[in-house]
Amino acid sequence: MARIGIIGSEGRMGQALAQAIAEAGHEASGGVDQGGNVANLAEASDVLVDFTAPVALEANLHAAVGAGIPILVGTTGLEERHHAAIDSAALAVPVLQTGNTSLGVTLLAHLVREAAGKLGPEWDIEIVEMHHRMKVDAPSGTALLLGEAAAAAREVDLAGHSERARDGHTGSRGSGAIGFASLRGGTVAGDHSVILAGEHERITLSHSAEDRSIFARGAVRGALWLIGREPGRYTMPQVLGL
Ligand SMILES: NC(=O)C1=CN([C@@H]2O[C@H](COP(=O)(O)OP(=O)(O)OC[C@H]3O[C@@H](n4cnc5c(N)ncnc54)[C@H](OP(=O)(O)O)[C@@H]3O)[C@@H](O)[C@H]2O)C=CC1
Ligand SMILES: O=C(O)C1=N[C@H](C(=O)O)C[C@H](O)C1
Repeated sequence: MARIGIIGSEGRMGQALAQAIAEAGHEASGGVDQGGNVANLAEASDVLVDFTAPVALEANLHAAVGAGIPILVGTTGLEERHHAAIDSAALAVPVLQTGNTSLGVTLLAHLVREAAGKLGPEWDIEIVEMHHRMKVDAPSGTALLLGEAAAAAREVDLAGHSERARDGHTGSRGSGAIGFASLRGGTVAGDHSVILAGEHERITLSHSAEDRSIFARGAVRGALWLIGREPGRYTMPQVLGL
């Protein structure tokens, strides 16, 4: 039985995770929220799972490295400096960072990569996401993950090929751009569509999360997979063998 420490335990994902840990027959070694002692939690855990906010990342990575245990980072809204901190922590402990822990989205990213690679840059790519009214970051981590999959297939840098906001007289679409649109409302757990628009035809690849338990189950699977691994940065496709 593994001891899984929950960072962000009172949040929507923290609560879903506690339930998934119990359902999988493992133990939640405890939980912290803002102001809690994550170093103590790490000492009592075999692995940490972080569903909080970017501002918490540094302390969470530090706690994992201090205790010599793996950490799964599910928090989204990360910037370059956060990824640099993850790379640095991954020299010391196993780290899995992903914008989406679900099986379905991990497979969707694989399909997007295939489609974007086969169709070529004359097909325009637009990524549309919808989430509940409480979500604070946009585009979603999943939308960015899907954008990265498309950019990788095209062998381009996503940051240099993104169109993330359109308003007013925008001019025509940039050639080879990957566009993002974010909708917010209600209690939507997470909907993502990747539209590949060509001349007189269109392909749409979609995933709908009906409940956040899918993220929680994926996070438990990822966290268990990390225990006993060598230090390094790991991905959900590796966990799921895709
Ligand atoms: N990768 C994935 O598959 C998924 C990722 N997410 C991401 O997970 C994150 C959390 O989502 P969600 O649970 O809906 O958000 P909530 O706002 O419901 O929960 C966030 C939790 O984090 C805690 N928290 C905030 N700051 C800190 C801190 N500095 N140290 C410790 N705890 C802190 C909050 O505690 P307090 O109330 O005390 O501030 C709260 O309990 C988001 O970034 C979201 O996008 C969500 C679903 C799936
Ligand atoms: O905040 C959420 O709720 C979610 N966040 C993740 C994201 O930003 O993609 C994953 C999921 O879509 C739910």
